[in-house]
Formats: sequence, C-alpha cells, structure tokens
Amino acid sequence: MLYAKTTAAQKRIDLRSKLNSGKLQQFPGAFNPLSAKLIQDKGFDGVYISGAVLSADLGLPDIGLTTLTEVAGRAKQIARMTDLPAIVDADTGFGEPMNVARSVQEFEDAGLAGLHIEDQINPKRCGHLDGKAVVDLNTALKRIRAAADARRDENFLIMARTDVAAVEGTAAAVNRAKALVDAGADAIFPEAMHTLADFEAIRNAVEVPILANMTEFGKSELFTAEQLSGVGINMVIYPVTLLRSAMGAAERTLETIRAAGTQQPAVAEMQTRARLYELVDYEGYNRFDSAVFNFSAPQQFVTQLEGQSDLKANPNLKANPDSKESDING
Ligand SMILES: C[C@](O)(C(=O)O)[C@H](CC(=O)O)C(=O)O
Ligand SMILES: [Mg+2]
Repeated sequence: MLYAKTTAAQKRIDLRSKLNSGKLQQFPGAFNPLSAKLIQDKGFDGVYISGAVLSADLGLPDIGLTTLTEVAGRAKQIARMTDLPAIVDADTGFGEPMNVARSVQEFEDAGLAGLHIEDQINPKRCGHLDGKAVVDLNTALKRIRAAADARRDENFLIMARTDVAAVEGTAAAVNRAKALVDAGADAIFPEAMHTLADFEAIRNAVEVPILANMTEFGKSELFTAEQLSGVGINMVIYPVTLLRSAMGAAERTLETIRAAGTQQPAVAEMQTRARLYELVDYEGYNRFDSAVFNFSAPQQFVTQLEGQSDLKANPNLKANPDSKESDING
C-alpha cells in the first residue's frame, strides 16, 4: 500500500550492485508513477525518468523548458512508487555548476538512485536530432565535478552523458568519456551512437558502466539486449517507448470512437479494471479499511474511557464493532 517500502539509500546500493553484476540492466522509461509500478511488475531492473517524456507530458518540446522543481517533483512521484532504482535525466543540470550541485541534492532528496548530466549547450535538444552543439571540455568537466562533490550519499550515481559524437565523431566521444570519468563520473552515457562498434570504442576506453539509449526513430539501430551485452554495455534505456505505445493506442481508440460512435471495438486492447486495481493494490487498501472499521478496544480500556467527559460529549469516539466493507468494483 501507499509507497514502495525500499528506501532511497537501499535503492542506490542495489543500483551499484546491479551495475557490477556483469548482466545488462534494462530500464524502461516510466511516463507516470503507475507505469513505474508496471515496469516493476514485469520484472525489469530499474526505471528511467526521461526528460523527453516529462516535457511531452506537459505538451512541451524537449528543449530545456522544464524547471528543476518540475522535474524533481515528477521524478519523486515516480521513484516512490517502485522498489526499483530510478535514474533521472537531469538534462544540462539546470544551470551553472553551482545549480548542478543543487540539482544533485534535490534529486537525492526526491529519492532517485542517480542521474545523468549532459554536455550540450542551452537550449538543449533531443540527442537524436541534428544541429546539436556541445560546451567545451572544461565546462563539461566542471558540471560533473560539481555534481560529484555535491552528493551526500556516496552511492548516488552521477552519470555523464556526452553528445559530442554527433558533432565531432566517435574518437572525440572516446576522449571526452575518459576525461569525464577522471572528473568524477561513475558511468558514461554516450549519446546517439550509430553502430555497435561505436559502443565498443567507448567500452574499450573506460572502466565504468556504460548506458545505451535505445530510443525509437533516432540515430541508433534498435539493438537487442544480447547485442548490447555482447559489446559490454551495462545498462539500456527505452526512454520514450511506453509513452509512444500508450499515445499510439490512445490515438487509435479516439479514431475508433469517432468512426464507430463507440469505443466497443477497442475494449479488447484495454487494460481491464481488474488489472488496474491489481496494480494499485486496491485489495490492500480495502483490507486496511476493513481492519480499521473492525477495530475494537479491549473492554477494560472502554470502561475507563466511559468515565471521561469527552467521551460522554462525543459518543462516536467509542470503538465501532461493525465491519464496513467497501465495494472494490464500484
Ligand atoms: C534519452 C533522452 O534524453 C530522454 O529525454 O529520454 C532523449 C530521448 C529521445 O528524445 O528520444 C534523447 O535525447 O535521446
Ligand atoms: Mg533527455
């Protein structure tokens, strides 16, 4: 019931050991807290919180319009609904190095297991679009140094994303990845890699875990988990996949209603009421509710209380022995 039981500190420890397991960790992007529950239910390793999804959810393009407060607030809502570690996309860190430091502490307080900060200039854009520009190496390193110094939990994962490959090529990305690790990055996210050989070049250059971004309609081919494991990748994200699937289904259902005058033909594709209730643990709340209504104080306690004036004034304070069941089908 309510929020997940695993503490943020434990999730960070779990993330570290997952990344050291030698097994590829799959992190689908949650587009809301409910989908984070689904990701856990389906047995995934962690939850990714995408900047592209958060912006799209607000009806905005992914060009750095969202604020730290908005992203941290939503990331907290998502992270607290799952026992899995959640990683958030912190874009360029929301400002200068001092702002990056504050962002790290906000995300720690929001219960995240880690974040990534990229080396694009502001306004940033989707890593798979053309016409990106990156900051100079020194500025990129300062962002990561500030992030690493600011964290209070040493297990909070600071991942450096570099977008330099699309601008200057894979060799430049290799050099930048090495320098970012020296500056304190715990992991590297090389953005917009075209081939498995590109990933391999980064793998051979650094010792730390590497993330692969399998976003659709982008620059990378959609490599399988097996292919990515084969070149030593530690973590893969499917950042916008669930949002795209859900929005695709929503479009088709709207078209069905327009055409047929009813949603009936689309019902078979929908998540059922029962499945939704299972995901939000409706039964658990119902049991809690019944337990409260069934509660009755021991007799000697009731007798003592009966002499007291506030009980005389408000007889409703007396324990009610009648059970009241809510109807979960309502
Ligand atoms: C990973 C990413 O940063 C995101 O915000 O999810 C995006 C994904 C996308 O736009 O497809 C990216 O820049 O790759
Ligand atoms: Mg992003």
